[in-house]
Amino acid sequence: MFSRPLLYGNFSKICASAAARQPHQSVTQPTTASTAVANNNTQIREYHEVVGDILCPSQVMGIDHIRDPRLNKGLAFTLEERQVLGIHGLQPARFKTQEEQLELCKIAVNRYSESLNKYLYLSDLQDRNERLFFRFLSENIEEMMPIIYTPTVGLACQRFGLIYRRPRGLFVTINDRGHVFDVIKNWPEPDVRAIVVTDGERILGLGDLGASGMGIPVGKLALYTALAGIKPHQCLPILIDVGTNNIDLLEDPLYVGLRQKRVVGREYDDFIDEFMQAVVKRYGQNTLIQFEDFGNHNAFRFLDKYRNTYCTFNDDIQGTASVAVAGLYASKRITGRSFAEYTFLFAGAGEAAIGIADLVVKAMVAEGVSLEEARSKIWMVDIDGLLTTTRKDGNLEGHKFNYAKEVEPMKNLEDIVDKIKPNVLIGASAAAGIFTPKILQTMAANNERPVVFALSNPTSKAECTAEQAYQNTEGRVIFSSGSPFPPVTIGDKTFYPGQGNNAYIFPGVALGVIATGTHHIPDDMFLIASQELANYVSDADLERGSLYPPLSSIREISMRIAMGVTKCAYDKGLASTYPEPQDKRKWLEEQLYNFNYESSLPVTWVWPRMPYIKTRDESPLLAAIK
Ligand SMILES: O=C([O-])CC(=O)C(=O)O
Ligand SMILES: [Mg+2]
Repeated sequence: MFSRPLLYGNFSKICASAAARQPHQSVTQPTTASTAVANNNTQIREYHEVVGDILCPSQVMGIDHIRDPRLNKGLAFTLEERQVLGIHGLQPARFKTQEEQLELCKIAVNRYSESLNKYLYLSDLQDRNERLFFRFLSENIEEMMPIIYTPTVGLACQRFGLIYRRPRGLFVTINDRGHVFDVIKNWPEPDVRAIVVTDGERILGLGDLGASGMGIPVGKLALYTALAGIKPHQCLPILIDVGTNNIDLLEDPLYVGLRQKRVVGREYDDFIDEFMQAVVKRYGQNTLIQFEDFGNHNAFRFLDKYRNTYCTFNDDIQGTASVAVAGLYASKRITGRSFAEYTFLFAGAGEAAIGIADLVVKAMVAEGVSLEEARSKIWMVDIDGLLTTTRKDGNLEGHKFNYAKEVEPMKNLEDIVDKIKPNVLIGASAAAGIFTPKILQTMAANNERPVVFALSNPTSKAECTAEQAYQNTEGRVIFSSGSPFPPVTIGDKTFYPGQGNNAYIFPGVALGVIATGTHHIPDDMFLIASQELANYVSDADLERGSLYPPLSSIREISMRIAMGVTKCAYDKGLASTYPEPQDKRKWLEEQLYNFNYESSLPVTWVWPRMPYIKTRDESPLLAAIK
């Protein structure tokens, strides 16, 4: 596939203007650099930018170069670059290194006390200097992830109409039906390999936020780059706007989405079908489509419907499952039990709960337990109480039915915990505070080391806080949560609870999938991701009270997950990039985004000897100029 096309028609014109441009000697700062440009004037020269891995003659000169966030380097442009690009004088005289700019970012973001203001500062940074934004993010994950991602991104979605400034991502509305391909064609990047899409119906645990949900695909894809080094121009956030059933939003004068109730049923399904086909038509069959924060019912249906015909996964089902199972693997090192020796109770029977349960079952089966026995270990509670085969309100959907038990119906969670005596209690209910002190105390009474995960997001929806969990279990709990919590001190011991968030998983899985051109994503890849993550948990992490490694190691974890996924893709014959690389780490590393500035200076133009065909892996042209 051709990436950004070379503008052959304009080539001679650009050459002529390049030759005509005589970089002038700076009056303020004599440099050898500008002399070098003058000395090279005899060569046929061309001005290029390397945009992602794409080489193209630059037509972006002057102020437009500074205004393009992908090209802009702010005060880090050298004198030579300023002269050659025609931006000399458009900025103050000072030259800065990227490191100095990073220092400024830190000072600037810390001036704000409200997290939403920090979010806005970072969005502005992304809009004006993309490389600096991603380097800042990737080097300050622990502090910045809670801002551009959970929990602050939830607030940003709730205030979307208020804070909306510049477009980011693509909005496809139900009014575009029949023309979705044309809308996708408007996206300016020709080389998209990953899409995160939501219809905004279940944003985190905040419910239906309609078009305001765009913050989620934007935040998830920022992590694709910051945590896994996937190039930003290959990432496309999409919001599918079919209306909202959120009355407050429909009445909110600041709401920016379609002001109508959600389109459902056949019309909705056909629209999603059209969307999937349009993506493949524009970007190819291997384009990764990550479903995010769809309503429960649709999430499962679409996963079942598309998983074998598109390159797709559902992060809330499979990504969350993978991170939770990694935490469970790590917990076994403390409790000394196997999965089959655990009794699990899930509060919530939605995407996350079912996803985790299914993956735990897969893990148990891999350990030699029968499917029936594995499922018998897992109990689940939804809004109507324990999932039982005898429940009067009947009709349990297929996914829930697997975990229904032949017992009398029960409703109250405290009674259920009393009766079932779980070793592992997992909250994925979006019901804040339902793990009451009494429930936590019961868990502690029945278990030497109770395992409690409060996974609902954002923080305001967590089933209990870290502090409540430790305090009501005499500090014996093995705890993790979906959103970050500060450390907790009980007596003379301080606990640093880990964040069981799918951000540990999806960037690495996406990198492996994109690099290998995988057609479909089997559950095995998520189990591999769980194991890679769990293997990275050190004894010191467990000792600190964390089932997960520090967020600062997430880039290394993403690489390991990507290597595992890559191996799986070749082993299962799912990859489409051949030949299979022998040194998978090196091969993956060669494809990563460069967080450091690259030269904006012209490179000697070498007319390609081979046909100008760029493979997905490497541009021969780029290799030639590197
Ligand atoms: O976004 C997050 O923090 C995790 C997630 O997918 C969700 O809660 O829906
Ligand atoms: Mg989600």
